[in-house]
Amino acid sequence: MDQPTVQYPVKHQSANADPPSVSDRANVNPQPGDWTGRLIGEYEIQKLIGQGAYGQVYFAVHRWLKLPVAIKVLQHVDANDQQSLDRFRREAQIAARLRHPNLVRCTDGGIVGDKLFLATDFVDGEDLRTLVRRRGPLGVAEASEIIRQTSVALQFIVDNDTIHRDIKPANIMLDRDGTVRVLDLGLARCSVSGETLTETGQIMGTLDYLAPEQAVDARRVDFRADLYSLGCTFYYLLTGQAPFSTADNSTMASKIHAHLESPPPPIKNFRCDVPRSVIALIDQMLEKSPERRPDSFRDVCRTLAPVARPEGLARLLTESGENERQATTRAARNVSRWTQPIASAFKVTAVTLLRLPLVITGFLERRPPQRAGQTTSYQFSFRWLKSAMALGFLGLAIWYSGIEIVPVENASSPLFEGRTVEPSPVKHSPFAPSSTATHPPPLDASGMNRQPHLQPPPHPHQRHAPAPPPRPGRSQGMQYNAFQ
Ligand SMILES: Nc1ncnc2c1ncn2[C@@H]1O[C@H](COP(=O)(O)OP(=O)(O)OP(=O)(O)O)[C@@H](O)[C@H]1O
Repeated sequence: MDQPTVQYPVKHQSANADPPSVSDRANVNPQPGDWTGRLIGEYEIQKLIGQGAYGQVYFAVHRWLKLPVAIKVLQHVDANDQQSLDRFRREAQIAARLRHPNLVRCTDGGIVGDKLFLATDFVDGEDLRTLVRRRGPLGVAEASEIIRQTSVALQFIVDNDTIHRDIKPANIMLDRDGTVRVLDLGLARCSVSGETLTETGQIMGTLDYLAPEQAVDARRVDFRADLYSLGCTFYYLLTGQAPFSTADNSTMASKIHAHLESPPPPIKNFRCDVPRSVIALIDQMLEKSPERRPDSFRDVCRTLAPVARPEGLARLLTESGENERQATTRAARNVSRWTQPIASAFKVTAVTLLRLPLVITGFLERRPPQRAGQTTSYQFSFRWLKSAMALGFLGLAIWYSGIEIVPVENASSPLFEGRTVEPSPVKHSPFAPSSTATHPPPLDASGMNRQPHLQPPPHPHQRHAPAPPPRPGRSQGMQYNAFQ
């Protein structure tokens, strides 16, 4: 492991695995020292997919096993410095030991030239920073589910006497299954006390999510610092910005001061569809004093259980906010194409019908005057006719507006200027075929576990239908069971 790895150009005749598909959109600019096309250990480096404070992240493929991995080359950790090396080893060992479906597993590590590298499972998906930048703020149900799943992972970390210390949107990924995966476990401690965090620009991203006590002394924090960072992340998912990322907090000092002293701008300033329980939870997670934050990540899960909905998560990756908006506008336009002529015909008919009684009434009024108080049968019946036609016109107008206005109104909700339209929640029918992939089983009251999938009552025509297969990858080993 300590021997420098021999590097030579890689031929790309093989192992062109499908990913990175979603990550392609990140469009990361290659930096000097780009490893693309070279070999690190047994890994063929194919594409730069991320650039963080610690270094560069590449999509790579193990050249014998053809397994896709993410390789992170730690630019700022010197492999010749024994202290850094020891710390790196310790932290990599922790990251490799902890296995959980909501954590990105570290599978390998070593030295390349004078740099250290780590290999982790490649997550075919998108990190939350990229997701929100692309789509805009998320729906409450989806954001809550993301935070709930992250809390399950963080509770697992706590139960294993570890702290993450760098929870932020860029370190949480959503994969194509709708599973949330936490990145960079162990790296935070590796670098928080190191010189990398003093570099301006790089620290800013992290500072947005840094707990006040962590800003004061990073070595004396416990899991409640992660709770605070997760609160900031939740805030970001719902509003599109970190709590203290306004222009007045543009310097490091002002940002740290804001974390220490200022209340975050209320979420109500951004949107008014967030339930009070969620706002109260975020406020509690963002408490300045660790003692006033929730007691555990379990508490976060419990509070979010009634709000969190996993159904729409995977869709967040495939339906970009922009496309969704365009699709909605297109849908509105398509509806218009068909309904426009019909609507115009309705309008003409309605106007004619409305005017007709007036014309007839006018005609009747020109007839010989009646004695005072006397109503002709003509006038009486035409008054009724007029009311009936007005009502009919009103009905037509409502029907017409129901067809045409609804999609357009969704496309440009005044609530979120420039944000995306949330797909309406999936409606469950008790007789719908049970598919765990699209309808994950409901959460138990703790919000930590999914209940065993409840079978819906058999449909009269499906009485002997076979049971659905178990969801793949969900029961791999004892230690996962408590967190599924
Ligand atoms: N295992 C992985 N699978 C897929 N993409 C990954 C993986 N690890 C990292 N990435 C991508 O690379 C990006 C950069 O990751 P990285 O954690 O190095 O940087 P960062 O989080 O932006 O900054 P920092 O290094 O300060 O934490 C991530 O946000 C993610 O998009």
